[in-house]
Amino acid sequence: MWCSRVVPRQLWWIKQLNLTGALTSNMQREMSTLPRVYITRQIPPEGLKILRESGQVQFELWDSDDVPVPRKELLQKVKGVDGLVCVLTEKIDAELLDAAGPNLKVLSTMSVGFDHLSLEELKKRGIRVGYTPDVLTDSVAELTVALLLTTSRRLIEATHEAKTGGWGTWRTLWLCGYELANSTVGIFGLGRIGIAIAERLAPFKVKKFIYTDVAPRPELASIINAEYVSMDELAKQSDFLAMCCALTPETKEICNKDMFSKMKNTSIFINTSRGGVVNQEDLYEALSTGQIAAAGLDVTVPEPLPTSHPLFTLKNCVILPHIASASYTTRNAMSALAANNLLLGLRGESMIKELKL
Ligand SMILES: O=C(O)C(=O)CO
Repeated sequence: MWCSRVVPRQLWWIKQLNLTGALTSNMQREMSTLPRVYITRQIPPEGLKILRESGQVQFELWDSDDVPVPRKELLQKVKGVDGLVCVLTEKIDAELLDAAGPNLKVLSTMSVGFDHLSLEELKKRGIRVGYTPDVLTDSVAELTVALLLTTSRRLIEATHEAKTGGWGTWRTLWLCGYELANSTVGIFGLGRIGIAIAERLAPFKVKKFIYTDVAPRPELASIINAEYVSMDELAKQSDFLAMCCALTPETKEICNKDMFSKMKNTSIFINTSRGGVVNQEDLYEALSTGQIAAAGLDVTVPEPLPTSHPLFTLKNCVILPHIASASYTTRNAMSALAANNLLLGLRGESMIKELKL
């Protein structure tokens, strides 16, 4: 299994047919010197094609996209590898890096988020880390806008009513929601994705964009004419509040009772970043007591969120199964970028997108 995926196609067939034993053993010798890579998921075809055609690595992968590789298997498979490609479901921590051992030089995650990686442990071991920002910005921004409109205009409730007989006569206030025109949109964490969301929302006649971050980001903010405010002001002023920050110790559960209590009863909360930035008990309370109007979540803790979770009982909470970057184009681009980062890293060259550790 370690070799077949790196053999050029015509040779691969010869190997399969076993036409010449000499060739097979030569090839095997050649391949045994190639860096070994483990891939924790059946990643989209673009990335696999790049790796296969590079002739630069021999790789093995967990050949499923439906279930993550079991931890025990992963700890076995990473033993002695030179490179590792992972997705966001794998915890890359001291235990895993110890299991991999000193050969591991490059980790390439097919994600923009890196909260599943223990950066300190990676740094300590001198392991370089590639990730996949930028290529998913459009897809995530599109989905965020879709989720925002779905939540604010109550589309899930509306289709349910239409399908199940709740649609009586046209009623004056039935299924009313909140519109973007003349609204204030708040962005928590102004980066590429926050800007892309604002650019898409601006044509809906948003009155004002505000943002908060660890510090003002005037260059970025000028693109969307956004005003820097404190977190308190963001909570108080936003009609729509979009979470666009990374999950870090500083942002963990930053959306909590205190924040929700400052928001307007008519506000909509949208999270397409990481579930961990929200205290879900506090969110449940804010939604069920009418402290805020509604929430749209693409991310939760845990994932998947158990179907018995109280948030699923609320009509004013729309929950998606972490699909913000799920377009064919984007997922293939992420896969290709992860593959290229890995190959560059293994060659000792600059990666296209490398995390500064
Ligand atoms: O890339 C990531 O971090 C994701 O969450 C995928 O949407």
